[in-house]
Amino acid sequence: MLLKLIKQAAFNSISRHKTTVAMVDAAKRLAARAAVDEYVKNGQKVGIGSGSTIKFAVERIAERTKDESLNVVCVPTSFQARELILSSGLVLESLDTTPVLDVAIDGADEVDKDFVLIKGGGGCLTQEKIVAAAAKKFIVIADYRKDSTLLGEQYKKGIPVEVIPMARVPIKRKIESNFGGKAELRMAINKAGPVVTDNGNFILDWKFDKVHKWSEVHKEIKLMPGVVETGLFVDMTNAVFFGLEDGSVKTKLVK
Ligand SMILES: O=C[C@H](O)[C@H](O)[C@H](O)COP(=O)(O)O
Repeated sequence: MLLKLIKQAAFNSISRHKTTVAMVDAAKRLAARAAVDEYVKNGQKVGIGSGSTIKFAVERIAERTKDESLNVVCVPTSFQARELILSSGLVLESLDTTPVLDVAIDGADEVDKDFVLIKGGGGCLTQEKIVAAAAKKFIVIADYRKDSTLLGEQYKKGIPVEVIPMARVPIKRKIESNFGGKAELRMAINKAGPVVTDNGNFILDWKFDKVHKWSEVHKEIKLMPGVVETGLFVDMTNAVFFGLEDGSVKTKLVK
């Protein structure tokens, strides 16, 4: 009897998890499709972000390429994005050939009420920021779990900071002594040692313990020798599309 109850509880918990994953994926897909339909136009140069949500945007661009003969070129923000562009049959370019983009679309780990983003949960923050800065419009796509009033409300993994490997200890100490919290070296899964970014660097995940003035914190951290980039995206976003649990999309436009 006890064994039966335990098995039932385990089964219920697995099905709940599967339902949540399906709902979150549905929300990501909705947001991605709405953003592509509104912002990607024929003949454009498009920056392609990284992560799990962007897959749905690329899927929609590929669909429109077939259905409407949409003709766009894509610039990736990571190895993952590059592979995604190629495997979807889209045209791959780089910032060398295409330094000015019409639009860049990307996911986010969290978005606050002032459109400050945390990015880099997948370690791609530096190339993502370079591509976003090269775009005339930067559009964010996310599911309902990313919509926060303040950073840290829902995303608990901290702010990623990409650092040159030999500088990681001094930078960690400076971040912790200047701003509090803990800056932890991101460790790899299925590989011994730290995560190594597409640029050959390490990531410190700074778990902050209070809300800061993010533009100031970003500037100060960025000035520390050995810091390549922070995952704080301040004053970069033009619009955010959130896919909601009820199947609708909430769009927030920056005025
Ligand atoms: O480094 C990763 C990127 O910043 C992603 O855009 C971010 O982590 C959001 O990823 P996802 O779409 O998987 O939630």
